Amino acid sequence: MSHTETHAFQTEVNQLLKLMIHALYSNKEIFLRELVSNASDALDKLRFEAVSNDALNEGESELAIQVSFDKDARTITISDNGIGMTRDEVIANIGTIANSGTKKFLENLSGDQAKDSNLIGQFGVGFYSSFIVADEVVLETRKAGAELADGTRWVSKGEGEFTLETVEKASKGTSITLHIKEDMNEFLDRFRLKNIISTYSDHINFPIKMLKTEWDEEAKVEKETAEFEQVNKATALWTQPKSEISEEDYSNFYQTISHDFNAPLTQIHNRVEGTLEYTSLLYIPEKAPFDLYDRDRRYGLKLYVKRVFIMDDAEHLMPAYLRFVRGVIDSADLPLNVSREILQSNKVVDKIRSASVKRVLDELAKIAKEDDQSRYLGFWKQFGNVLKEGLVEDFANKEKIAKLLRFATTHTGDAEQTVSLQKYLDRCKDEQEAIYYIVADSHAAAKGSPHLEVFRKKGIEVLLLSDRIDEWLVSHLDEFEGKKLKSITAADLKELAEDEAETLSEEDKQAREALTEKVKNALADAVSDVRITHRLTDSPACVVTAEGGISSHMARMMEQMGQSLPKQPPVLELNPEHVLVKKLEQMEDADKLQQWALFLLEQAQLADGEPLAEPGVFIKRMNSLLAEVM
Ligand SMILES: Nc1ncnc2c1ncn2[C@@H]1O[C@H](COP(=O)(O)OP(=O)(O)OP(=O)(O)O)[C@@H](O)[C@H]1O
Repeated sequence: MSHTETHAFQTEVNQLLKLMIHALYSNKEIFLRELVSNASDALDKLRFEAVSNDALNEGESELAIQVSFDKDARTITISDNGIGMTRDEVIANIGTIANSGTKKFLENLSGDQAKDSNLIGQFGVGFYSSFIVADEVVLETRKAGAELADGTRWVSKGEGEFTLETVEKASKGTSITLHIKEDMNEFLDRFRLKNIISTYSDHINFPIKMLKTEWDEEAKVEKETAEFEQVNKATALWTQPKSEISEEDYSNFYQTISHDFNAPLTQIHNRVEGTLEYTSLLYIPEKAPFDLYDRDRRYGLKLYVKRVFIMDDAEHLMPAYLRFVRGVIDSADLPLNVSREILQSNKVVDKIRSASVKRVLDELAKIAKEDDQSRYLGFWKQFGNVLKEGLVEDFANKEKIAKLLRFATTHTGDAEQTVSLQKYLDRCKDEQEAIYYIVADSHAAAKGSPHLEVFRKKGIEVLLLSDRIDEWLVSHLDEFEGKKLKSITAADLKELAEDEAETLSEEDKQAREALTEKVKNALADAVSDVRITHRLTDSPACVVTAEGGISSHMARMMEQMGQSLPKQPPVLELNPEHVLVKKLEQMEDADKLQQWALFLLEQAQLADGEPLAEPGVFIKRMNSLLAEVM
């Protein structure tokens, strides 16, 4: 007996639908690409599972997609004889947003349609695109191998709820009927539908069929017959010779497999013959998906063996730091029953993977060399932080990745990351000892750091690092082209001081020693040392990391991640040319000296981005010192 159950959409789904309909209005025809792509996936899955269980074919030998329409009933139907879904799968896949990343994405929506429409570009389109053209969608499905009576009908107007009913369905697979909106008449047209199919889905791996038409002499019109004909080429795109594939074909195929509605930045298509035989078609997207940093996000390539689909998201084919790469690997050397476990320790896969990584990195290097930097910088903006992970993760390709890095520096002055390490070396003096950098919590903090003063004065460029991953990045990048990377907040920067030390009189040297000794005594445990600085020109003092110690920025990051480290007092460096420090030199009163020394330490810590342990005490101290001099 069949009964109808009504379910409410999750609120997020409603939100998503509204947004999608608005954002994709000018691109409405992609609904067909998305539904055909889902149908093709379902056929792929069936073909794969039927390899070990022929009964799933239910006696049908051809796997195909049918697209038909009924002008009078105002419907378009897309059906496949693929894997189908059980009732539970329908509930889980359609009308629910299970993925936590998606939920987070939706929580971030502002409610401002124009603004949110841009965001939707980061979001996979998929089944919901049906509601751009339809005011009601009926999905009927039956899992391959299940009883005929175990079909499921899902119906929704895309407004808050859907109904579910158990129905009998003779053929396995899924059929989706769209009740077309009044203003979408253009799609109730054979020519239009056929056109969309050949534009977007020509190279789907399966035949797409439509009813044949015949000229009716009497009525003087083309009339549909009862016979189906194939309307796409159905040749897997990657198997075609490059010379026969247009940019548009590549782009449409990318959009089909990625559900991205932006075109890709580029593609890399190779056929490899010899000891190993495989084809790879890799895409670098132009825009990052919303869940690029989501740990649960699936990544990897689609794996085929001799054109039979094996699995999606074969993560072993791409390292995590290239998780944005999409595409297909079709191997002739793997068995059809290859599993994820086997992939993890398979020599063929390892070779394909390392060759694919190399191809992606080489392609990026090629784009990075273009005269017009906009393509590469666009890529860097979207994926740079992910690529940086590679420096930590992929030792073998460290040098290649280092060349692809881009940084903000004191040379350009803005926050845009545009400077390569090579460029830095090209314009630095040969005798410069190191590639200098500073890591801070934000670009503004890095740029405003007093540590930069001497570098500015000497005209030495400094990399300004402020992305979360940067501290790790520099801890894994000791040198580039033979030059060491060095933090400007590290304890020893003696190379910058030499010239000055030589010109100092004996008397001055002694006075400075006395000063540091005095301040060190006053500050006691609050510092691990007090020194005369080489780095400041305008500020009175700064804090630096004690030799061999963890930088204060790193310590703060570890703390945020719940790992607190034993507190290491900083080294305080004093600028002897600064008026406040000069006054300190002459100060006799021990108590007053201590107050001023603490005050200098606290402001140096603030400038370093270190939150003060007791801001109230700092303010009180400052006010009482101000009151004295006013
Ligand atoms: N024709 C179909 N046959 C079988 N299952 C289907 C079919 N269409 C959709 N599905 C199931 O519903 C799920 C959700 O489909 P939907 O198009 O919303 O997202 P998707 O295909 O996973 O892609 P993306 O999230 O990248 O847009 C699919 O993953 C699949 O499991």
